[in-house]
Amino acid sequence: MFILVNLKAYPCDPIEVATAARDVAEESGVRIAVSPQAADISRVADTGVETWAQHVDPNDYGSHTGSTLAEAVAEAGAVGTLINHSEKRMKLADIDGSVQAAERAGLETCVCANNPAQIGAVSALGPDSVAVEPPELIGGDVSVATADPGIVTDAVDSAANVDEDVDVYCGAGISTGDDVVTAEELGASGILLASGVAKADDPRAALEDLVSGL
Ligand SMILES: O=C[C@H](O)COP(=O)(O)O
Repeated sequence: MFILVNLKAYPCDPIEVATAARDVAEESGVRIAVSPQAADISRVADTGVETWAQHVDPNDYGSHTGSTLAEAVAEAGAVGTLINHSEKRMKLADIDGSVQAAERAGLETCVCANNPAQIGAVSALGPDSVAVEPPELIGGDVSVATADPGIVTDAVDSAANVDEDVDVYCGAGISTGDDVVTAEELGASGILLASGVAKADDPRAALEDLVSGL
């Protein structure tokens, strides 16, 4: 299982989370990555943790003020990027452009989607992975894997029907090791989570719990 920790714009200490994630990954052997604010990518990557961007724009180099250039986040130390989060929604054509921009820059890609139908659509764009996240469960304390297990299994089927090489992750409300194990049993090969770590009093303990059943 891959555990991808999205720090969103939470007021946590990205270096505290990054060092904890690096250590827990080394101790457990579980792949864990941290996705900080773009401005924090460089110093998070310097900790040695696998670092992802939260977003890249579809554009190439050029006159694109305010854009997040895929090459720039890769140069800063990111090795992957989220695309089309529920909190950063994009048009399908722009998702396609961002996947291509990320691939051009050598970034691994995870395209988020709200439901299995959207998972099928974005899987056709050729990302490395997709993540299904029901928006109404994001930031809550009920895991998608227990609240709506069918959405995870349907997302796995939907992606496989389009491209069997696309990994399927799930997210929303995941905060415990039991949630991770349940998601794995439903066919997910990774977890996308945020508040369970970014808002935890002890991020290291939260991460240790997340990998405890793997
Ligand atoms: O990117 C992460 C997801 O939106 C899940 O967030 P959450 O773990 O706070 O529910």
